[in-house]
Amino acid sequence: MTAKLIDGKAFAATIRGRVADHVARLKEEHDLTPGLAVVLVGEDPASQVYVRSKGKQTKEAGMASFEHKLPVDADQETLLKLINDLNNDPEVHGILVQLPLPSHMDSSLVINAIAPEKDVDGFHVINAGRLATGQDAMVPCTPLGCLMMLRDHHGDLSGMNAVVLGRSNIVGKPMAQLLLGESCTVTIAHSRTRDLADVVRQADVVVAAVGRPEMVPGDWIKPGATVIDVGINRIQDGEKTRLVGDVEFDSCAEVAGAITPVPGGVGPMTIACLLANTVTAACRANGLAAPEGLTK
Ligand SMILES: NC(=O)C1=CN([C@@H]2O[C@H](COP(=O)(O)OP(=O)(O)OC[C@H]3O[C@@H](n4cnc5c(N)ncnc54)[C@H](OP(=O)(O)O)[C@@H]3O)[C@@H](O)[C@H]2O)C=CC1
Ligand SMILES: Nc1nc(=O)c2c([nH]1)NC[C@@H]1CN(c3ccc(C(=O)N[C@@H](CCC(=O)O)C(=O)O)cc3)C=[N+]21
Repeated sequence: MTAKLIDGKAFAATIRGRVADHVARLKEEHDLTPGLAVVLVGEDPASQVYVRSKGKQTKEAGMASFEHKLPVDADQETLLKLINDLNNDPEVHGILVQLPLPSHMDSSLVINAIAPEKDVDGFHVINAGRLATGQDAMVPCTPLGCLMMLRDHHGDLSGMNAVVLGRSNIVGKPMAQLLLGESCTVTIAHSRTRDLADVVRQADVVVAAVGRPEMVPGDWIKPGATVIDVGINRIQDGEKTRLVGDVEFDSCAEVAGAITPVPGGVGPMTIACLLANTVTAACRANGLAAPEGLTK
């Protein structure tokens, strides 16, 4: 392997440390404990793992964690009522509704019921619009984590060619907005993109968020490019299963200048950014300055 490994797990630990320091200061100086409410509908095993991990890391950072579980057949009104209660609860500064929701629910209606200032996922249409127009927004955690790693590795990103693979509202689109905000020349590729390999070969920075195991081979990567792998795909490996990203790690690491692993890359950064966004929301709710270095 020739590429530098970007260690998201270690970076995330330093961010959580900064979050914990800031939380301690908020308690001491303002008697304020940031609180995060996570809502899980149904019993999807992967979602349960993430929700547990979010709750644990929230508490480890000294914040209050509130978990709400609804049965898979809960009606949407019940969920909307819960969100309304959380919107009005002064101890709750951040609200996350775990996605995907069961198919009988309308995700965008549910997400847009969250008070925008408590929308620590940054999925509310107000936050998406604020990000797109360059105003202070809650920035989606996964793209924010990717940006932090890119900035840490490169410093200034301006003028670089960035290719984002995937155009979802939760990863691809906000990632492209952030890179545009850094003055990259941004291309968003998706399932209808023609000559995808040639598009990716132009990129100094590739962010892969397609949800297809090991889709990007090394010969699509420009030598020296930085590869950020957002994909989390569980595949069968003999008797066991294992996690792989959207890029073929070994072949890409032979060509890239730097690459994130899966696991241990974007995933841990996502949760660290969720904690950071919760602190930011708590500060803003109390008229305090948001912590330096933890927001965009
Ligand atoms: N690490 C983390 O914290 C997180 C990881 N993830 C992971 O990131 C991945 C993407 O997630 P998400 O954005 O929610 O996924 P979506 O399924 O919502 O979007 C996938 C995107 O990839 C595009 N796509 C699919 N197939 C191809 C293809 N063959 N060629 C080019 N583009 C393609 C789709 O194009 P089209 O729009 O044309 O259909 C779509 O825009 C998943 O593996 C997910 O598990 C997601 C969130 C957080
Ligand atoms: N409202 C909402 N917000 C989200 O941010 C959200 C969501 N819904 N639904 C699901 C996706 C996925 N996601 C991940 C977070 C952390 C890891 C993570 O920490 N992964 C570890 C491995 C974990 C494991 O071993 O399974 C790693 O990559 O090292 C992965 C995926 C957040 N998501």
